[in-house]
Amino acid sequence: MKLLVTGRSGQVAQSLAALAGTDLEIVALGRPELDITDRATIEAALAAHRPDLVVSAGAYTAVDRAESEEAEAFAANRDGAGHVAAAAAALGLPVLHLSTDYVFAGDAERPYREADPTGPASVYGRSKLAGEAAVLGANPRAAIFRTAWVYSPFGHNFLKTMLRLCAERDTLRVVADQRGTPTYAPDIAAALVAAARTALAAPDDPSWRGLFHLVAQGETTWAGFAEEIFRQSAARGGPSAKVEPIATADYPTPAQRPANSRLDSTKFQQVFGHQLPPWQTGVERCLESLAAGSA
Ligand SMILES: NC(=O)C1=CN([C@@H]2O[C@H](COP(=O)(O)OP(=O)(O)OC[C@H]3O[C@@H](n4cnc5c(N)ncnc54)[C@H](O)[C@@H]3O)[C@@H](O)[C@H]2O)C=CC1
Repeated sequence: MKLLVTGRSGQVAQSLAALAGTDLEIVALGRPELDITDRATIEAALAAHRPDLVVSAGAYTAVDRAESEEAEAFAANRDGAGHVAAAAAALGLPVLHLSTDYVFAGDAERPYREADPTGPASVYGRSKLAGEAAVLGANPRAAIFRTAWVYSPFGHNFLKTMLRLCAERDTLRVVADQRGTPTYAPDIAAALVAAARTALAAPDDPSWRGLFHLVAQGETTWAGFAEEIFRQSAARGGPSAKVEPIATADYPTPAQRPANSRLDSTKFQQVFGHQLPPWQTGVERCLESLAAGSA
């Protein structure tokens, strides 16, 4: 199976690349060779590499900066996502596209299900929601995976930020009134490979298409996530800090975040027969990977 992945240096793309093996070829491409805002570069890449399926993981992910760069966010997250899906469709290829919990308002009392009403409160969330529609409209063989709170040994993310800051301060103030599930990018990558195998085994079966939620098991807050990082880091003899829980209101950011970012992944498990591990397992594996210097 050969997968072409957009957004080469991203967390999910690098995690997919790390899974490459004898029966799994991964071609991860990024700018300038493949720019999702430039359809011709996508068509050229597909013609050159002839994949079986496209994973659309490239995106504008600077959530706060998007508030002042709306055009750029929509160019990548709506139009770029649509270009990737359409270019794949022109060759009859399925596309697996990544989306986000930020498509929801975050005021529900339970984890969100796929059919729940959306209501993004940020430019990033609106651009990603528009991207979902663009993908589904452009390619009849499309599945969209909404995930959340992604971290990995690669790139910038909350876990790496916590480890960096704890070297500078004894106590870190962390938001404790947003709930969600930290999701380890290599676990997303493994789930995407399982989904790709299902899609390619029965490309015309409608059950694998459409919207899916895909997060690790369990839930916590950002403060709870930080505490777990430091607990596990200290247990390994690594750096740690004390966490002071604060309210979102005490940490103003340009973009509004959902208070409830919890996603219900039951449908993914039912359709693809694959479940992500508990979120704490990902923390363990990420710390291990960082200690091994594999990032
Ligand atoms: N990081 C997170 O916490 C979450 C991410 N997601 C979604 O998951 C997907 C993957 O996320 P990550 O791997 O964490 O993102 P990332 O920010 O690590 O990677 C995105 C990649 O896309 C690339 N990119 C941006 N514009 C591009 C363009 N015009 N052409 C080609 N590549 C371009 C960037 O250079 C970057 O390498 C994205 O769709 C994101 O919206 C969803 C929920 C949470």
